[in-house]
Amino acid sequence: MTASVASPTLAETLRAARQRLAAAGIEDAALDARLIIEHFSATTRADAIASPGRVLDSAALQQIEAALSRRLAGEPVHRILGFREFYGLKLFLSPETLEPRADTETLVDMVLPFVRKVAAREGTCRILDLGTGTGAIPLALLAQVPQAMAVAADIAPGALAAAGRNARLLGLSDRFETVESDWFAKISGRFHLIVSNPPYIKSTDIGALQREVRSFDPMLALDGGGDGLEAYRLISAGVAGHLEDGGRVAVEIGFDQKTDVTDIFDQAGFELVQAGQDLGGNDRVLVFRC
Ligand SMILES: C[S@@+](CC[C@H](N)C(=O)[O-])C[C@H]1O[C@@H](n2cnc3c(N)ncnc32)[C@H](O)[C@@H]1O
Repeated sequence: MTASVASPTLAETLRAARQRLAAAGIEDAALDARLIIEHFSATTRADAIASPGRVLDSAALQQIEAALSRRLAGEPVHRILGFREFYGLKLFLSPETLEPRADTETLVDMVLPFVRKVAAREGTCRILDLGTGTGAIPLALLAQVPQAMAVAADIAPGALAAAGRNARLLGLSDRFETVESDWFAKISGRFHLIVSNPPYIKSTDIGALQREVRSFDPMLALDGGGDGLEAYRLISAGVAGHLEDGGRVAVEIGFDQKTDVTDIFDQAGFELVQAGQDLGGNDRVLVFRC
């Protein structure tokens, strides 16, 4: 007679997953294991504490196993889940979107007071985001400032589809428009605020990026050309024709690009008014005015 094998409990599944990911050298093994198991077993952190003996059904276990295999093969955890949190918003990803980074929340923090001030004064604040990806930056701003509206541009149609879907799911689509555009090529009108987190990695540095970035974030979102600064030249050249008087331009930059990007905007007639650092203390955001 064969003994029946008991299904593993939530606590056992968490422990085994954490051990497998850690043994494979995955840096955030405990967090990734928890995110995968909570998502595919529809449990919460509170369940793991209050009901560690809860038995997981076989469908959930199969999905967890498939997700762990993908993680062990190097796929980032949020690509496997299909979404990521940004500024408190749940944003769905697609193969054509960058996974939004916590560093980019610095840009939102820095421009939010300006957006609030313009919205209070004018009754609205028109925002243009160049290279919107998931729509992370403008959706975070619209969620905070109910009078603001945004045009979100990207050259990648799949990114725009994801951004539009995120706007709908967040109930923000009536103030959010997507435009397929090579930077300013298809943009009309003037904006109080123009933001961009463009691709800024030097082409020759792409091969040295972490495998999780290099293989899973789209190349269009990463490759900033020979010196990493190509997008800033193109964006700075087009800004003047689309900025309201007294408007601001805010860009995310690579940690060592503050001087170069400031010079590029300076040559286009813009003055640096604010520089911000990310959570790691690196120069990350520059804000300019005309
Ligand atoms: C670094 S990602 C930023 C995505 C998003 N804004 C964020 O912060 O998570 C850069 C984005 O620029 C877009 N992009 C690249 N080249 C472009 C171009 N010529 N015109 C418009 N968008 C472009 C990419 O498709 C990508 O979505």
